[in-house]
Amino acid sequence: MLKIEHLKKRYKTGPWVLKDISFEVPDGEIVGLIGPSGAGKSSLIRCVNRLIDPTDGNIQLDDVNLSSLSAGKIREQRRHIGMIFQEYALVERLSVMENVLSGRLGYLPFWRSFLRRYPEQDIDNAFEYLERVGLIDHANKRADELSGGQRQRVGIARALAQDPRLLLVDEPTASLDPKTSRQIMRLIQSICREKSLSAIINIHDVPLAMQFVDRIIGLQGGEIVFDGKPEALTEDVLTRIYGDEDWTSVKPDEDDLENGEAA
Ligand SMILES: Nc1ncnc2c1ncn2[C@@H]1O[C@H](COP(=O)(O)OP(=O)(O)OP(=O)(O)O)[C@@H](O)[C@H]1O
Repeated sequence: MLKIEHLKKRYKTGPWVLKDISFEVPDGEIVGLIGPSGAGKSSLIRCVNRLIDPTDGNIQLDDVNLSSLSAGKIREQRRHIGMIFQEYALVERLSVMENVLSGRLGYLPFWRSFLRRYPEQDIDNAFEYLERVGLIDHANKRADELSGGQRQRVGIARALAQDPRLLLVDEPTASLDPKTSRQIMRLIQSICREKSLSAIINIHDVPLAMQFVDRIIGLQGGEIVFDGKPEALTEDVLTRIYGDEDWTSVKPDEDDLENGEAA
């Protein structure tokens, strides 16, 4: 369970970008974080994985208070948080397998991580994750030989290799076409279901979010202005969240609709 209480963030210069944010994410729940540009979505995610320091408030993941960790403890705790990125963040010249195994680096003693010598169990598990994301036949390919959708699958397998308690997902589909985007969201959703894993997904594409998440949190100006089921996201609510910004820019591609693809 992730519990965020009275989280506030202000960068060195400038106004409050997160103003008293509180919410809980039970195990297994997938939360879509939406809101206009500058609403504070990335700042919120970066506070949770402690890439930035919260100015005030508490962030509790199971029995660990993430907000008060010393620098030395941050690395140890961050390994429990799987990150999936918009641009995949793979090491392009390494193989698919090595990229997946890099999810284990936070668990290895220094000499093993330096030499990239992974225990056998880690390698067995990595094969299993590659199988799960449908890339077992690509294990030995270089990451830069893969398509965008395949790279994101490697990113998902790498996050799984961390054996995470929480997934933080930053714009996972922003670089992908609509059909591949749905496949990736469906994969993230089914993995979260299988593992009772909770996820917070920062996502611009509102229709896609509504299809695949359990709950939507709408941020605007650093505050939560909506927290509820996707089906409660009416036009009025979306206008409250987005103001003048367009939330309808992404529509299903016509080819898929013609082919009757079930999204
Ligand atoms: N390193 C920083 N230093 C100062 N201000 C920052 C920094 N990073 C973000 N901000 C400011 O914090 C506010 C929230 O930014 P944030 O990136 O969290 O929003 P966002 O909702 O993720 O936006 P987007 O959807 O465009 O990525 C913005 O006003 C932004 O300019």
